[in-house]
Amino acid sequence: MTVTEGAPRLRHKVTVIGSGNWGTTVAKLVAENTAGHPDLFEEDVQMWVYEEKVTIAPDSKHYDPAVGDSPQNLTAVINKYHENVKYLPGIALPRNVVANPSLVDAVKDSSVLIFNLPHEFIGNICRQIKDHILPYARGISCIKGVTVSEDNIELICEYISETLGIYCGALSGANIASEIANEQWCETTIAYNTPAGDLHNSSSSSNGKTASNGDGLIEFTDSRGRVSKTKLTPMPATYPTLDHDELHKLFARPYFTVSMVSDVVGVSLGGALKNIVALACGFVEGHGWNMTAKTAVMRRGMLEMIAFAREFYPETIQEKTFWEESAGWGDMIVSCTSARNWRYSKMAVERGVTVEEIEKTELNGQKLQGISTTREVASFLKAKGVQDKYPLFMLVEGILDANVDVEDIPALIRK
Ligand SMILES: NC(=O)c1ccc[n+]([C@@H]2O[C@H](COP(=O)([O-])OP(=O)(O)OC[C@H]3O[C@@H](n4cnc5c(N)ncnc54)[C@H](O)[C@@H]3O)[C@@H](O)[C@H]2O)c1
Ligand SMILES: O=P(O)(O)OC[C@H](O)CO
Repeated sequence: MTVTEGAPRLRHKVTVIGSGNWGTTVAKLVAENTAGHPDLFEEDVQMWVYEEKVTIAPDSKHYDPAVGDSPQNLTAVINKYHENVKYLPGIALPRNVVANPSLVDAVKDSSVLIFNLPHEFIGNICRQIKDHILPYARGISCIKGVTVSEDNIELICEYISETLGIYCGALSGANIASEIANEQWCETTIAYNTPAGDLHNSSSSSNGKTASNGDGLIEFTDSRGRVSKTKLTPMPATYPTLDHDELHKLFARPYFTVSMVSDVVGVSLGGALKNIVALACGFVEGHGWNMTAKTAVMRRGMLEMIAFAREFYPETIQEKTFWEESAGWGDMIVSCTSARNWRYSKMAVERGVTVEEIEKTELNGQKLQGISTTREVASFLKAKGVQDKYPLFMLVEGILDANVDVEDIPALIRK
């Protein structure tokens, strides 16, 4: 076979960083697709696992009398039985999902990095991989959260981009991991603005907002509409172009409908802020109020999300994302009626304990992103002196800190 000069000779290697409930589900669906697109992707998908010990119960089909109840490494168990027995039990994983306890080894030579772990851990992860990734790797963040330092707020994909010097898009939607793992149909949204230097067969990017600055690196417009301080190494032409079509092939499944957009802010903020609203819905339902109260909370929550996006990302927010995409209203509805933040904040009020206590005792290692997101957003709003404009977000912080009673929500919101 003659290889045409400049034609792709390599395929994208994909790593999923994280292996919780959603991390493992995304590794499963992506691995199904890498196997189906050998022209674009290497078949094996690395899944980095935060190593921990697990014990297999005697009534499990994976119980091995020779091992008994001795604790085993989760990674070894996943690779032996092709199942994440702790975070996604009962779901068969494709054999091309390779669990790897070494973060540095898992990201080595990967051109596509899928970040999928609770947002609290992203700083530590980025520090560890910074000097070990390909300079032209590209990221997709499936993480729902934000990072706040004093009066500065960053979307997780912004943080990843700045810390690692790579471009990073975002995936978010009305997505309950266990349902998708069972291949029940749902939708999601991916926001990605392909850097111009990555488009080998085209002279402009999908958003026309990147340019070479003469030193081989490319500038790009960040989520706030500014020329980013981060300069990107372009993806070499030896790889297949990584644009909307290829990302769609990597993530879409017959049971997972993917909409590709360019609004990174709308997709990221929708996924992060709705978790605050989901806690509020759990609180009012735990208190004994029903769908009408929850609807009031959701409506006000959506208005505060839009106000937040307008106030802090005025240049780039495309509000239609909140109304038209799964990452907006869709995610709000599912999060306030059947997801973990809603379910366990309701349980906390019913039992008269804190949500943190419920997270420790009931979630078997899974995390409620709403707790830290509420605290981070509230501290950011106070630092900016605009907390009065966001009464619902602030009330949720008050309830988490036991300074506010759920009973008082209507009066405090009116005030
Ligand atoms: N589960 C869902 O249905 C769902 C759906 C959509 C989006 N999300 C989002 O996906 C992201 C990941 O959530 P998840 O559901 O996969 O996680 P999870 O809550 O199920 O699991 C927690 C994970 O954190 C890991 N962990 C614990 N300590 C750690 C440490 N010190 N450093 C690194 N990792 C550590 C655990 O090993 C585990 O993999 C979150 O932002 C969440 O909001 C979740
Ligand atoms: O289970 P939660 O509350 O973390 O929410 C899961 C997803 O974000 C719902 O779309």
